Amino acid sequence: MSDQSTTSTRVEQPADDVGSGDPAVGTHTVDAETDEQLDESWVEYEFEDDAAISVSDLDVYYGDDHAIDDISMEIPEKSVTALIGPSGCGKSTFLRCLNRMNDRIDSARVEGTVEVGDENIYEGDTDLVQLRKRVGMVFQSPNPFPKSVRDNIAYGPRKHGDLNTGLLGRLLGNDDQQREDELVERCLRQSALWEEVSDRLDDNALGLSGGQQQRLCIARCLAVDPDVILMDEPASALDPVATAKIEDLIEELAEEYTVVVVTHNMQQAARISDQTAVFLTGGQLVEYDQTDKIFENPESDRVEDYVTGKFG
Ligand SMILES: Nc1ncnc2c1ncn2[C@@H]1O[C@H](COP(=O)(O)OP(=O)(O)OP(=O)(O)O)[C@@H](O)[C@H]1O
Repeated sequence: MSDQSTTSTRVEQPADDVGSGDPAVGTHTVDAETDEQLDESWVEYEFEDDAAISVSDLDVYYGDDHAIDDISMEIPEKSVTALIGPSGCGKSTFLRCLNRMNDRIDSARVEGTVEVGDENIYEGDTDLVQLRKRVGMVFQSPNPFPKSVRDNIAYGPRKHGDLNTGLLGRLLGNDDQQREDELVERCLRQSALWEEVSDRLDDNALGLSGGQQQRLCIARCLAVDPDVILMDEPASALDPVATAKIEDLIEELAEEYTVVVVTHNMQQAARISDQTAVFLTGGQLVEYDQTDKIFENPESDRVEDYVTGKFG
């Protein structure tokens, strides 16, 4: 975990102010067992670190189904934020809102504000290609391209016109080959894969093990120089050894990048994250605080029941 400076302050405020989205304040957490109590009290979670992402009054609907219910939260930069909660509570939906991947789902409708840096990404003129460069994503199942290890990493920078190598480079005289070599090595080192694949750069990525493929997907994500990396259960398809490598990697990445990770594995959230957001049924954010607090002394009885395995 990175060294985070945060303060939690218990406050009582009128219901109308819940999740009002003051970006300086962070989000609410609640200890409520009923909607009435939920409206009456919450914990402000203030970050001294700058927010990489500020979410205000976010709702998501799939047709008539309300999947995310009025969530406001700040995600501090260069740290690991874990999203946990039972199946179907909206974790992946929320994650996909952070780089507008829900746009790809016809029935999805998103309301509210998501600021990445200073930009509200739900305003009309957002360039989605640039956004997904800044906010990369790693999925549950490793999904490398059926291309060489090298091409997996160079693909994004080539596509964005940052590298003239490969076919285009050959036509132009291969000017950027050395830069590409350096990029490939840097990204593979950053994703703790270099030692294992440095002599296999031209082999098809589909020949790597599942854990290696997932680290390659992380390397591919790093190649376009993101600020934020979203991970949706990145280790759930992997064995314990590969999982441990991914966990170590996530903690290292948080020294340079903002990482938001959905996980079903509460021990994993406790091990790797700086702050944890607990979603419960109905797409509500029930509590959001420093990870130690969530696992050792949560405000909400429902969260305590969940993290101690009494339900979910
Ligand atoms: N593409 C979709 N179309 C319609 N409804 C969807 C879609 N994706 C998710 N939902 C619904 O939205 C709700 C939240 O789903 P989501 O996958 O975000 O939850 P989750 O907490 O990530 O679940 P899990 O842990 O099982 O992956 C669920 O009721 C789900 O059925």
